[in-house]
Amino acid sequence: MTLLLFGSIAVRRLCQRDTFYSSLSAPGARNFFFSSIGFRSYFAKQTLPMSRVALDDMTQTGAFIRVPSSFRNFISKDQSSQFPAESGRYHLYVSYACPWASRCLAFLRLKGLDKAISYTATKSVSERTKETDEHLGWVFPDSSTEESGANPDPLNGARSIRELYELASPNYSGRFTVPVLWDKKLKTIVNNESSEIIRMLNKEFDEIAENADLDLYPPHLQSVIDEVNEWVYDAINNGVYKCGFAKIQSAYDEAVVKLFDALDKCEEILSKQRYICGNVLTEADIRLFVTLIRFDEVYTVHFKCNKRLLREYPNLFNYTKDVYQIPGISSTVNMDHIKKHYYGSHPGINPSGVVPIGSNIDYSAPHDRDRFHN
Ligand SMILES: N[C@@H](CCC(=O)N[C@@H](CS)C(=O)NCC(=O)O)C(=O)O
Repeated sequence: MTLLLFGSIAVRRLCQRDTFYSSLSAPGARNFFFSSIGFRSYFAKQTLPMSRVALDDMTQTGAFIRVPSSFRNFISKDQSSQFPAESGRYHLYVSYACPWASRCLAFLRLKGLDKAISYTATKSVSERTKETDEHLGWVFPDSSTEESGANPDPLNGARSIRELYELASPNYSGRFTVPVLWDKKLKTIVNNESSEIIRMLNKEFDEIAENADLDLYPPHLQSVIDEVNEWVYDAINNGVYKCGFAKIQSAYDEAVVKLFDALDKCEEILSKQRYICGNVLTEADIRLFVTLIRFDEVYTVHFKCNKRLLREYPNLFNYTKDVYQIPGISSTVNMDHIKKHYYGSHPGINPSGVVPIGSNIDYSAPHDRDRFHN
């Protein structure tokens, strides 16, 4: 009896750990765990060196810390450089669910680089990337009909984003994140950091970009953009993750207060001007937009960012519609992938994987931002 009691407490403790839960992706796997064989295999999993999902990147204090990206090469307009800007040479691997990848897609569209740089989107929900370990990550479908918007890897026939990292660097031990900017010629990853990829797309391809004149990081606004990016990244883009992935109350409390203070600050700024750095669209707007568009549908519910809904902020809400309606942007927002991914790929937060019904906001509805003159 005592043994049984001890056993059940131990099992419950283990179940509270996200690293454990995230390894049990298929519903059947969770039941399997409760068999004795499953119990033994749980201990075997603990020797796996890599953490499995971003949710595992925790400090001792239960606060979420994002791990830096590792491929940091630059494509340059200088044709004698290692990675010169060329039409048809580079490929972008993305997930529509991912805000960081979506900002790269937005730049691709805004700059008119669709013909010069091809792209592929993965399936929305994380899956096992290998038979031999428990890693869960981005995978490609077997055919284009498996999930609308997702396509098989046309270049390397890879099954997962992980396979691309391993092709580029066989001893790679970091995270297998999207976006990935791939060089078809050298068969390697150029860069996997979205804040740098968007800078390359903004200027380095101007010889071939259809909208070469559009500069989303113009010299006269660079210091303002950098300053806005810094607090928007910390409190909003990454802030929602800090709320959602917090494992202790104080880490959540700190992140959620910072998040809503920053949203209040945006609301105030946007009551006086059309965009976040003035009356012209800049990189800072795209970076802010990718989080706002996911806010009411996902972050409010899934990441516990529910102090206020985005649609309760008149300026922020109309601003989100305004950016969404810029030609090209709506095609980078796939709400089906977004919802399926978040609610279905974080079993530590949403073990059932059930996707909530709302809020189905129509971002193509009229907005009031024309009241500001460009
Ligand atoms: N700093 C990176 C972050 C990219 C990132 O965290 N992507 C997430 C998806 S939203 C990812 O691929 N996560 C998979 C993992 O961590 O295993 C960037 O901005 O490009």
